[in-house]
Amino acid sequence: MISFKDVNKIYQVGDQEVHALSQASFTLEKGKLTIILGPSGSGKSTLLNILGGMDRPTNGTIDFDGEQVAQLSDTGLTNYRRQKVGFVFQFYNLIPNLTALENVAIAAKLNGNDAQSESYLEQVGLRHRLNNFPNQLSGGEMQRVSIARALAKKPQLLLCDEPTGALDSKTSLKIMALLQQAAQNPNTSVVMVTHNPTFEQYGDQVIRLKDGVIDRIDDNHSPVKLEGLA
Ligand SMILES: Nc1ncnc2c1ncn2[C@@H]1O[C@H](COP(=O)(O)OP(=O)(O)OP(=O)(O)O)[C@@H](O)[C@H]1O
Repeated sequence: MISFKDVNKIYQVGDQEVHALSQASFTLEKGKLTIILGPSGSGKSTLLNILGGMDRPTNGTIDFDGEQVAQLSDTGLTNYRRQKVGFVFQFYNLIPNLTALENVAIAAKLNGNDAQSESYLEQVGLRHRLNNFPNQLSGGEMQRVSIARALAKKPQLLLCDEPTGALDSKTSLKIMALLQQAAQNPNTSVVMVTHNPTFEQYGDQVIRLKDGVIDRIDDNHSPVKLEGLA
């Protein structure tokens, strides 16, 4: 379980303070999908960067299964990022001169389980694309590779930053289905950041951000399940 308590992020721009995140408190549970929803500039990236250990809060506490993430040294934070967090980005960030399989194997190697790279691609429906390079894949397929790459780290936290932002609506739903599938793993919390409110129905929890403040947190007891669509 990951708990944020009264987390603030203040950027100093010249003599101005920008309160990118104010008093953020919430919990992410394993085996659940959380949608973080908010318009441009509401603090989504700031929150994601802190969750992923790419940035530190100005103050507040972050408890990750008992580990105090905000107190970690630089090395501690690097290890946290490497060992616990998988990332999925809007524009996939695949290495262009490596095949789908090699892109996944590189990440899997970090955790010493590169023997399973093929099975991660199989999980995302790309058994037939192992030896294709990114430029031979569609946008949806590239996003599948990037999800396989993130899952290959066996992350306890899977962070997805606008993962459907560059995809058409039909492909987006398939990616959404894969994220729901990933959240069935009882060891993984899945977080999807989006500005698109149509996705809120698919999450177990919805956190709404507005001007750096959590406006509302809703538990969705019967999210729409996209099973079979992935
Ligand atoms: N490094 C920084 N220095 C100064 N201000 C920043 C910095 N990063 C973000 N901000 C400011 O913090 C606020 C929140 O930004 P953030 O990027 O987290 O929003 P967002 O919801 O992710 O927006 P978008 O959807 O456009 O990416 C904005 O006012 C932004 O200008």
